[in-house]
Amino acid sequence: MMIDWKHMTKHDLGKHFDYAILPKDTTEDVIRKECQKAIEYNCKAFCFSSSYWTKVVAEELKGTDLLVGAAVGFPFGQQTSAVKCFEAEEAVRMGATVLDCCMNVGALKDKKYDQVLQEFKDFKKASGPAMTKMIIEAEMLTDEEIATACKLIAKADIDWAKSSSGQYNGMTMEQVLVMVNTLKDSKTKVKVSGVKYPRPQNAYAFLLAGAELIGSRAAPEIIDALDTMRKIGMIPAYEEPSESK
Ligand SMILES: O=C[C@H](O)COP(=O)(O)O
Repeated sequence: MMIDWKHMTKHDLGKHFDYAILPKDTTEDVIRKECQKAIEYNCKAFCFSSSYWTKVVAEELKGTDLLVGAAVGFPFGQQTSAVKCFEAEEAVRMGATVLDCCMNVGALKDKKYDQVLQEFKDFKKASGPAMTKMIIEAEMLTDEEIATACKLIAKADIDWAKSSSGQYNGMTMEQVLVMVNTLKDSKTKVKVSGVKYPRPQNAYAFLLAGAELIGSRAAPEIIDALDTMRKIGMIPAYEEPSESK
């Protein structure tokens, strides 16, 4: 669905962003501080790299509508399905409300489609009530492989197909368009992550292209920049609703 920029406040815009803090050397103080920033910017989720942080993030986000976003099989996706499912189940038990799982890229490239689909279905089941996302690492795939991965994700009823883990080169606009076009008639939506510089302009272009969610370590800065771009007329400004008489 295209974003209605003219009727969306800066606060609403936050809900098109997941704030992701993924570095290996992240400490509890950082996680707690950045959770507060995600709340301030009204992001959709605060995403972190492993289930280890789930309880801390759930505690910080308590009482808000932000999702607690644990990654699964991050970032390589080459764990066995059983390991990924256990990681998903444990994260949900600890309070995760959205799970971003890494696809086994090699298995898809080996055309083991039944195996890949089964893993998607198992992950969906293991996630229980949590929202689900599957990271395909689009930059490593051909357009045909991107389309195949997206179709399998939709078939497994996973909520979001996500372009990247943010650990590699980042996907192109053409690759995002393959995802959007493949999924245009399905319930599965497109999340773009791993947005490279200039991040605000690139994030804006991906949202225009049909992605509904951007995941980034720079979500607050991007939201601020998009708001500035609106203020100076580079993108449509928010129009106050006219008062009904
Ligand atoms: O899940 C991945 C993150 O959203 C990637 O964000 P990043 O490229 O800004 O680290």
